[in-house]
Amino acid sequence: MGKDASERTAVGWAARDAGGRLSPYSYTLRKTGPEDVAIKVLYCGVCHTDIHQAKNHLGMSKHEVVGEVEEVGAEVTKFHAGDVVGVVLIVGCHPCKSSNEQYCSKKIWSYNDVYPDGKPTQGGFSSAMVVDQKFVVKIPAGMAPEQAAPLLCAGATVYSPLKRLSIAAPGLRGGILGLGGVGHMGVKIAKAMGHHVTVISSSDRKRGEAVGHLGADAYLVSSDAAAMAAAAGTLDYGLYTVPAHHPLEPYLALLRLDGKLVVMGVIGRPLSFASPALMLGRRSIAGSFVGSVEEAEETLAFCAASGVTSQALERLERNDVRYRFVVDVAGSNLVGDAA
Ligand SMILES: NC(=O)C1=CN([C@@H]2O[C@H](COP(=O)(O)OP(=O)(O)OC[C@H]3O[C@@H](n4cnc5c(N)ncnc54)[C@H](OP(=O)(O)O)[C@@H]3O)[C@@H](O)[C@H]2O)C=CC1
Ligand SMILES: O=C/C=C/c1ccc(O)c(O)c1
Repeated sequence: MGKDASERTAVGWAARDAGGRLSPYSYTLRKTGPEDVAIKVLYCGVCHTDIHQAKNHLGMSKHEVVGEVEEVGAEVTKFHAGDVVGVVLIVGCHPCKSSNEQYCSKKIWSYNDVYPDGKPTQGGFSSAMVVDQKFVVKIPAGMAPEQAAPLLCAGATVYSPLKRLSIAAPGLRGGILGLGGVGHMGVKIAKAMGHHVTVISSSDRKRGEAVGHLGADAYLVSSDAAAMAAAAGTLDYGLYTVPAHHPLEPYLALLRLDGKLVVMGVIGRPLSFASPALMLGRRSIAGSFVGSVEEAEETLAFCAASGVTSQALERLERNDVRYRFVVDVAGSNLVGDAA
């Protein structure tokens, strides 16, 4: 039987075993339904979560996708062929009407999940995607698409808790624990909100970059007990972006009365702290998970208005990536028949 006119083939990169090695993989996309947007993927950011996924750390690959609209369904009004758009992590939620779709029990992940029609979701390391219009965001005019990809995940991941947990007001003092892809966006966005920002890193290697380049106000090495003690009780919040287990007491001790530690790293074993570290400062530990579509749009608008960019592009050009790899999908040889 011949292929339906609206049925497209995509080529993606897939990890087929827990070794995490990626190899090309061809598959058929679902047909572009009335509410769908068919996207030719241009760029896809690489997050530490992709390592967790590819190596099966969590037993369960990728989002942070920017592409060009190739076709829209009959009921799509917000997007047109040629628009540059982004896709965040969640690509469906039935019949949820909330704007917190990332927390909905019926959410559909952009990878390793299944649409209601039984088709699998295959992520964004791919030549093309078909996504419901509700889960597609417009990239602001003038923003380079390769810059936008990390803002959709790493950017929204820090923007969302700062706003939702009431730690966005100018003048606050914040700590960024772990200076990787998410952490570097934390420094830039918190600085753009007018915060005093301290980077707490596992080594001294990134000091020059953090303070000189990203604009952090202070830099602590977490193993330097004297410097950590001198900074005790100074922070309104800390964003824990470390993908590994560290005891939390040294970080909790940095917080002021009512300070908040927001856990964002994906760590597959229990985190630990002794309760006085929390109680004695009326501190709290919260979790936060990516950003909703609405928050991703807000993050893009905030970054465009305040001149915040991600750090991938300029480093990619120097062949020396820190802090976000962005795969030039359209420029690679991943070619499906979506064009
Ligand atoms: N909650 C959410 O919604 C999201 C969660 N994540 C998760 O956040 C975590 C960070 O992601 P991302 O920023 O992409 O990761 P990166 O690998 O880019 O950065 C992590 C940073 O953590 C620090 N670190 C400290 N100890 C370790 C260790 N043992 N191994 C590795 N890094 C260490 C390092 O910074 P330094 O050198 O400064 O110590 C490192 O650069 C991951 O677990 C990811 O899955 C990602 C996106 C969204
Ligand atoms: O169990 C958890 C998975 C978390 C997760 C966090 C961030 C992200 O980008 C993911 O794709 C998964």
